Amino acid sequence: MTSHLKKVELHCHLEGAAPPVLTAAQARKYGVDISAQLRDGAYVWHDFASFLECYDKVSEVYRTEEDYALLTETYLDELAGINTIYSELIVSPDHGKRIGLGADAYISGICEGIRRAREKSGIEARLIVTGERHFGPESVVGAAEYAAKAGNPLITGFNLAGEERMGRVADYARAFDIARDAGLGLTIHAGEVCGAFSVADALDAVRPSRIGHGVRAIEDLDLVKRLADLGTVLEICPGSNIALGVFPDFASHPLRHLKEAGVRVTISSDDPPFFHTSLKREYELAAGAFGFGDAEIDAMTRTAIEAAFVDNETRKALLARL
Ligand SMILES: Nc1ncnc2[nH]cnc12
Ligand SMILES: [Zn+2]
Repeated sequence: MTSHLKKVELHCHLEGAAPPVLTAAQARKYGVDISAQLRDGAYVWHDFASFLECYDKVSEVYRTEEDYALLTETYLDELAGINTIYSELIVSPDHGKRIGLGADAYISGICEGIRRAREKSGIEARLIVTGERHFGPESVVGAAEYAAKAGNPLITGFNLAGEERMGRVADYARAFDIARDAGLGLTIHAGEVCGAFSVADALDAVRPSRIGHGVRAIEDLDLVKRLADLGTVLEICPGSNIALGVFPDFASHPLRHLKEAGVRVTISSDDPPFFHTSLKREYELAAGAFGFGDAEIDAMTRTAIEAAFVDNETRKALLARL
C-alpha cells in the first residue's frame, strides 16, 4: 500500500489526463461524434500512431477557457486526493490554437484550474509547454517562443512530445536553445518509441536536465553510465510503457535496473486514462511489480522534487512537506 506516501508527478500530459466521462460530456456539449475514439468508457487506439491521433481528437472537445479550467482542476483534485503535493503538467498551446481558443486563453484557463485546486488542497503545480514533433519543427519553435515570451510564472519548462520517429532531435534543437535562453527547464521525450540512439541524440543536441521516458537507454549500457554520470533524471512511466508495448511486461521493464545502475529515476503516469493507469497505480506498481520499499519510493519522490522546475524557495518548501 502506498496511500500513506506523499507523491510528486513530473510527467503528465494535461489532455492525456482527461477522464473519459468528462470527454464524453464535452463531446455531447459540442455535438462532436467521438465514438471512434471513446467506446464503453475507454479510449480506443491500437498502437503509438493511433494513440497520438486519438489524443489529438480527444483534445478537440476541450474548447474554452472554462473547459480547460475544469479539466485542470479535476486532475489536480484527483492527485491531491492521493496525497500528491506537486504536479508538473505538460501543456500544448498548439492544441489551444488548433481549436481556435488561442494560446493565451488556453494557458489562462489552465492557470485558473491550478488556482482553484491549490485553494482547496494546497497542491502546487507548474506548466511545461511542449512542442509536438508531428506538428513539425516550425511549430515547435513557435511553442518555444511562446513559452519564452509568456512571462507567466507558472510556465517553468519546455518539452518535446509527439511522434518520436519523425525527424531527429537536432531538427528541433533551435526550439530548445530559445527555451534555454529564456531560463526554462528542459526535458524531452526520448527513448520511448525509438531506441538508445534517440536518448544519445537528446543528450548531445539538447543537454536536458531530464528526459521523458528514456527507458530504451537500457539497450546501450555505456549510455546508461553516461546518464548516471550526468545525473540526468528520467521521468519513467511504467504503465504507459507496458500499454504501448515498449516492453512486454513489468518483469522486463528496466526501472529497477536503471535505478541500480545509478540513474536518477522518478515515476509518473503520462496519459493515465489512455493507458488504464493513474499516479496512484504507478506508485502501487513501484511497490508491487517492482518491489521497492517505502524508503526507496520516497527517494524517487525526493529526486522528483530535486529535479522539479521550480524556484529554490518552492523546492525547499516541497522537500519540507515530504
Ligand atoms: N507517451 C507520449 N509520448 C509522446 N508524446 C506524447 N503525447 C502524449 N503522450 C505522449
Ligand atoms: Zn509523455
